[in-house]
Amino acid sequence: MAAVYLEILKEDSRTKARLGKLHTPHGTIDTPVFMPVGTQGTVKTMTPEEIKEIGAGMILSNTYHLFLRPGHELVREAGGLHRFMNWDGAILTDSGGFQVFSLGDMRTIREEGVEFRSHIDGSRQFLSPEISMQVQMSLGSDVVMAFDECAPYPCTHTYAKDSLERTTRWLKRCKETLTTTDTQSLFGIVQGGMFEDLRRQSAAEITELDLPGYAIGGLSVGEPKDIMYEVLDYTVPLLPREKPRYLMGVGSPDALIEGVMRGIDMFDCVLPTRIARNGTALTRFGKVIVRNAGSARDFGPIDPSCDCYTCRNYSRAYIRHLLKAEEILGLRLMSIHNLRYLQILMHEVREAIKEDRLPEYREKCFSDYGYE
Ligand SMILES: CNc1nc2c(CCc3ccc(C(F)(F)F)cc3)c3[nH]c(N)nc(=O)c3cc2[nH]1
Ligand SMILES: [Zn+2]
Repeated sequence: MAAVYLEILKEDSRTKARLGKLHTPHGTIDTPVFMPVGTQGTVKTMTPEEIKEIGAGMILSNTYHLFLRPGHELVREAGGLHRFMNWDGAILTDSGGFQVFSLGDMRTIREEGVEFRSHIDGSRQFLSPEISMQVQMSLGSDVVMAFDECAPYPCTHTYAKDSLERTTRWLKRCKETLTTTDTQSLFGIVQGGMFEDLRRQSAAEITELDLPGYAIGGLSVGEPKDIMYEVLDYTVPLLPREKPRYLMGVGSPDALIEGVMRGIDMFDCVLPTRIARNGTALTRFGKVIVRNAGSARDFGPIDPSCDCYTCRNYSRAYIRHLLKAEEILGLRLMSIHNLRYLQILMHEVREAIKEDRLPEYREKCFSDYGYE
């Protein structure tokens, strides 16, 4: 059995949702799962104990950032990323391709790999499938993402086709670089832009390598949500039923539910922690901009139905005061709440699948939250 594998407990009768368990060398995680993002080896402002307390069993980190700083050799000397950051749960690392495009400057893609300037010190850097695999093995992550190119949105059919074909060639190089054991943690990434024929081509080429899991990349890159859902409608069924499916970079509460209904098992998004730090809280009745004047004399919790440390002990008024005063505790309390909120949401989604009432749960969520 692969190092990482999905155990499907139930398939929903009316949607493509699955209830499952993702088995990894660092624990078993209930799916569908939302994974907090820990870009530089930390989920910003949170200790590992707090990440565990909000219910997360798997976090994300990044080849691009750790390669540039502190360097993957240093992390390897420290005993790997789990030891370095004192996290004994599961870690999925992205391959660096996406970050080069969204963060790096002056980048040049070649068949060999990608040249770019570090966003930290402007130095010339180079990432390739081989280097990305070396870095991820040094980090010791439980799920290794293939080195891919996330095609920009919008882009031409020709660009998307050339790009996905290179991504397939890069995936083969990733697989060849990894030892047989480490290949059991390698997830391929399906590309193809917003073009059905190209998504079909990419899915066929990527799944041919018979990997332990597959991600759908190239989405949540600025396209309208209904286009993303349409791409999922025809791409997810092309992936093997028994393997975990990871939708990269998604997402907001509504997109999580829509993704689950289309058969996605794993999600990540920087949004909840990022908006937390700028004073916006997620609640079941919609977003609350805690830093706004409206919360100045609101002595109740962010969300009365939330069981997190923040909602049990602090008022919106106090948190607003901290944010206005630029007190670090404000950032921490907001992050704890937003991450706990998404863990509660995913728990409720899993319960709804278990009890065959996911479509009804979606309706209630959408009306409470005020989605269109
Ligand atoms: C926000 N939208 C989006 N994010 C996307 C991501 C990044 C996901 C990620 C992983 C790790 C971290 C870390 F900070 F925790 F490390 C942060 C973000 C993609 N990543 C790859 N490889 N291919 C894609 O095609 C792709 C498409 C993506 N759309
Ligand atoms: Zn809360």
